[in-house]
Amino acid sequence: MGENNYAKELDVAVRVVHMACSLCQRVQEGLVSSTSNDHVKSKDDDSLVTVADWSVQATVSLMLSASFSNQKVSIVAEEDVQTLSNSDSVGLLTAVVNTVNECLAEAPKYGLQSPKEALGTSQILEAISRCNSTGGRNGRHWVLDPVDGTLGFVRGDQYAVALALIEEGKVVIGVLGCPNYPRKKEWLNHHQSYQSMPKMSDTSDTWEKGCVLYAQRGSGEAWMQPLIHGNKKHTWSNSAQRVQVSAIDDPALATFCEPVEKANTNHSFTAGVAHSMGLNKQPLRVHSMVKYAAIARGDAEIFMKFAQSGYKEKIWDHAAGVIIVEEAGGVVTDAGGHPLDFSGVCT
Ligand SMILES: Nc1ncnc2c1ncn2[C@@H]1O[C@H](COP(=O)(O)OS(=O)(=O)O)[C@@H](OP(=O)(O)O)[C@H]1O
Ligand SMILES: [Mg+2]
Ligand SMILES: [Mg+2]
Ligand SMILES: [Mg+2]
Repeated sequence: MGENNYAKELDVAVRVVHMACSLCQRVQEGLVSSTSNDHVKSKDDDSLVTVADWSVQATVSLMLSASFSNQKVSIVAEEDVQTLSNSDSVGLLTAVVNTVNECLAEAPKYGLQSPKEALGTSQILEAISRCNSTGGRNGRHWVLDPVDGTLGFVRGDQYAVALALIEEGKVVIGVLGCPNYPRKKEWLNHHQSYQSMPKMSDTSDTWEKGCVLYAQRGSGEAWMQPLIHGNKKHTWSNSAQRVQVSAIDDPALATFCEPVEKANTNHSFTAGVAHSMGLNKQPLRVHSMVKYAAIARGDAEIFMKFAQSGYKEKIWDHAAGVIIVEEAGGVVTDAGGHPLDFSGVCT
């Protein structure tokens, strides 16, 4: 990853996101094949949260604290422990504790250290709750969306793990894990379970799905690695390839991405914008920040999201994707054409 100011941060973040992707894959396989939905809960805003969201948040929090123990690690992340601490959530909490310990035990496979012994419930709850930083324009803050596109995740569809680092209000590194990103971009539009897709064989060096993208501010480069699939024989190796945005500049040949759910954007408005720009391909509707990955890889040309008025976008839903797209050669703005602002205080 070369000599730079954030070399260690980027290296650790990429490894941790690989671990998180493996965790998510295991939980998603369990969810999709299970008939009960004990491991999925609704939050106050009716959005979903699962064992994977809390487990990834705990794992990332623990691994960042262990890797940067000489610094005070500030993390802004989506989940809190409220639901998990309810008396009727004992089964859920046990599942989180087991999932986190199982994932931490795999750290050496990714070149990181496991804790000496399995962690207890209170340590894991503490790791989740200390990700309650409010960010802001001063200092260094990690920004985490443990599972972005939780709806896609529970549907067996696309989701992402998104980790970024903000320094003095600017995103300086971004890492995006996309465990179900298919080898063929056409499969992004395939609405069946990605669990039923062909898997990479142990000996093959071609891969069918799953990647981690990453970039560092100012490098002018964005990179993609295949996921390290769950086999003991595989060890960490840097097999990154560079990604760049599409070279297509003819609107008639361009594809735009947007959220799947009507509640998260305005599909008729984007259809109008697309028409007025001369776009005539069907939109690519995909859950999560995988849309940013699709743009960075050049699999689609445009991403539009217009949330309902009153909805406040969260920095963790964009930080990692924005820097990866920008370093891959793309441009990201708000509806007014201004760069997104990551320096606000999260309330
Ligand atoms: N009302 C509303 N409007 C806009 N955005 C919202 C809204 N509600 C939620 N969210 C956030 O959207 C994140 C998912 O965005 P997606 O683009 O993946 O949406 S979709 O699933 O494809 O419809 C989703 O991220 P996760 O919670 O991490 O899944 C939310 O943070
Ligand atoms: Mg999100
Ligand atoms: Mg999320
Ligand atoms: Mg959520």
